Amino acid sequence: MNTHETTTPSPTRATTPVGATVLGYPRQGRGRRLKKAVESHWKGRTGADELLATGADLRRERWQDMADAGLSEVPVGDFSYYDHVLDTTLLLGAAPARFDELPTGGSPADRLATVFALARGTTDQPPLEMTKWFDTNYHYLVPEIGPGTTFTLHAADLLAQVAEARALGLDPRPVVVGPLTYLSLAKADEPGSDFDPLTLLDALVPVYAELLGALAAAGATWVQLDEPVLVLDQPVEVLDALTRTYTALAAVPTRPRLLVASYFGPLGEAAPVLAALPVEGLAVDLSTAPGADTRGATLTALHAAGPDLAGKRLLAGVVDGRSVWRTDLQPALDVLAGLRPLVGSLDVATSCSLLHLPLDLTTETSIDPEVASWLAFARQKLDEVVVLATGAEHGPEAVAGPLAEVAAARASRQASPLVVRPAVRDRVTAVGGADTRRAGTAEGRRRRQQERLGLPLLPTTTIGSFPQTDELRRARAALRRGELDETAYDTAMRAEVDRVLTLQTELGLDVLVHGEPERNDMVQYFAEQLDGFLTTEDGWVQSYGSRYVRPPIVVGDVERPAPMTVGWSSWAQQRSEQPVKGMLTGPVTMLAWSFGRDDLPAADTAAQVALALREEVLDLERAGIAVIQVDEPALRETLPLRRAERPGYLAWAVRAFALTTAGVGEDTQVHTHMCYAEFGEILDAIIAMDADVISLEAARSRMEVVDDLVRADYPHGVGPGVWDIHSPRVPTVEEVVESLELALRGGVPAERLWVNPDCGLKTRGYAEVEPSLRVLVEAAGIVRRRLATTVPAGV
Ligand SMILES: CN1c2c(nc(N)[nH]c2=O)NC[C@@H]1CNc1ccc(C(=O)N[C@@H](CCC(=O)N[C@@H](CCC(=O)N[C@@H](CCC(=O)O)C(=O)O)C(=O)O)C(=O)O)cc1
Ligand SMILES: N[C@@H](CCS)C(=O)O
Ligand SMILES: [Zn+2]
Repeated sequence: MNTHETTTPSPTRATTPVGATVLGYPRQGRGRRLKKAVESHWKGRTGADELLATGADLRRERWQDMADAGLSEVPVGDFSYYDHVLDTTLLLGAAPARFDELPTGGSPADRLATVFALARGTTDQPPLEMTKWFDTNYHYLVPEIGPGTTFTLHAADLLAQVAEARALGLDPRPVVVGPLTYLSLAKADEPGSDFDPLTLLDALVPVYAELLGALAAAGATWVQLDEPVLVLDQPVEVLDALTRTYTALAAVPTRPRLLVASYFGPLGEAAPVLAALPVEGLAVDLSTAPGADTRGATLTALHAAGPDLAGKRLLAGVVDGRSVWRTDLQPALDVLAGLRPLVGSLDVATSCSLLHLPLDLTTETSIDPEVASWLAFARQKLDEVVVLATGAEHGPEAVAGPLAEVAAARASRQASPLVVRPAVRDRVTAVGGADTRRAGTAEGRRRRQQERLGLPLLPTTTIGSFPQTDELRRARAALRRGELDETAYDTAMRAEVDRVLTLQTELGLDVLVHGEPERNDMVQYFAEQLDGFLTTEDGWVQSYGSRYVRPPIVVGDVERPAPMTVGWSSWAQQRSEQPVKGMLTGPVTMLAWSFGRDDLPAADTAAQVALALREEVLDLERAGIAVIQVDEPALRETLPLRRAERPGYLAWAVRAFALTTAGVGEDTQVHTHMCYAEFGEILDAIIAMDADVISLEAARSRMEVVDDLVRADYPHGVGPGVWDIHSPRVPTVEEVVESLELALRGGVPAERLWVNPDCGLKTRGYAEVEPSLRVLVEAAGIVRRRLATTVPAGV
């Protein structure tokens, strides 16, 4: 029983109002309308005004969803054409000086062009760096801040959206990234500088103060300042800075009421500081996780805050904004009943923005109705917060219907044969230490593999995918609609593999890939073939900019009914004299980019997926594939936000990778790939994964990762990305040569340096891919020739 249920009710209990709200909502609209409008604009097919009109329409539609569900106060400003952190950079007039010539004033169309220039780069300027948003699969554009950065308010677009919502009769609650979070997520504008953007906090606060005045004048009664950095481990100086900042903002004479929103985890040491801020409202994450008491710690802190909370508005995030599972209503009602006496007003809320969920379950036509009854997407979560608010305000009798429905759904799930597969559980239990230990030493394996593969110094390769052309996607869509049969589809994909192999041979690449044309997505493709995963037709979630994914849902225990990639890989290998890499998505990434179970710890699902993939790896090896890449881009991304939880996570994540790959012989070369920077903290884990070669993102962060690897004595091959594939820009030969020489000078031995892009090429077009790969091959040749004159032969 939850101890907080026993709290003595205060005299205000019966009258404390209970509302319902969400911290944010998906942007894309039904049928991913935003993506299509943005990409059409980029292709020059539609003008800015048309895109702006679509944006306005989409904002109306999302507010309408909220109004239909019974919400009257709506978030405003969480909509974005590309990324809300980028929008905040422009709101604060903090675009890097290298973009100074771009307009921040002018017309909305001018400002839209500025947004896209910063996001995608221009012919002379690279774009802002992109990185993951906390531990989600959403990516934001990193603010670049330096000692010379000045802040000025540019709130026209936000104010216009406030007016839009008011014109619809809604109560707008502007949502803005808070000053502490904004600067904490920024990086120094000079590479290598140790400037800490947070030192500019006091210079930034007056701009937020001005913004508050402008929002009040525009009729906003509340403003939500998002401070998710509060759920990270924070030193006392940062918590002091929080108090200083919000004390200053609270002193603004005419302003909306301030709601400080924390999310993505329990508050820990920030809880009493947040509760004591002189603001009118707080939002806290009260979601739960299997095998961890994430809710309890925050509840205890809220109860301990006592008088600090009295009179405040509390948004209690009992509806998990990142989980697709239907909320268990009764425990949530119990929590709400315990909180109600503590506060001035209570809102049932989502734990975070619903940006990370698919929009609407009702558009799914092929999910079994029984399974659908277990699930809730963003639109359904709106109903959940409203039901819970009714139950919290009027008692469980008032929501007897939904309570009974949820209880029935939970019972059906517990009894379903889809959920627990005893044979899978037995296989996981039988795993022993030897199953996760690779034979041989790093150096011994390198020699055996080199004898088998005969590669030149600085071998060139790519990360796996080649452009997913409209033609390929159209063919897959036609297959889905039944307009193309399996044989014709297969023939089209094989022709594409042939084209990609021929191109790579012509370009002179050393280790080839088949190009992944048959894959809709690197996670979904495998999820569609594994038992235990459920995939959606329309469950799109924004990953970055105009790119979306459909995260699969882990419904039950996972197993592999049949080989998944062996046919494609062995066919491609037969078509080439050169090694063609087998290409799999690793267990941690499969899990990180899916919606996990709420009834089994992630470590257990990871072990199940690893066993399924191990069978695939061994089948590939038996089919003669000499190089097998197991991508783990999400391994860094899912690192727990709190330091104390990291060792436990890294232990099961590394074990899952090792379980997947360690069964192969010494002369089979295992590659892994991670396309994010900031590896410092997980270097030991990367070493422990014991892959023979790792390719990493490095281009936008100017090869910083190389220093980390060298310092850690990384014993394996390394391919630091020398071409930033997130931008359409073609690198120059000089740049790539310089990057490679930087890696060599940094201490990567020449015989262990690989030449590759940052990530797969699926999002790029051939217009950029061909010249860029040509540049890579040419640059590798130049550096090889230079090495030949300085390195003794036979190394
Ligand atoms: C490496 N990354 C990935 C992440 N997460 C993943 N799950 N997968 C990843 O690859 N996280 C971190 C990064 C993020 N990067 C990307 C990069 C690219 C995309 C992307 O291109 N997404 C595509 C959708 C891909 C897909 O599922 N394609 C399907 C469906 C195609 C489609 O749109 N069909 C249309 C109809 C088309 C027609 O009729 O002609 C439709 O269904 O409406 C396929 O190829 O079959 C995107 O479009 O955004 C994402 C993350
Ligand atoms: N093999 C995948 C990895 C992306 S992270 C690709 O090339 O797209
Ligand atoms: Zn990648």
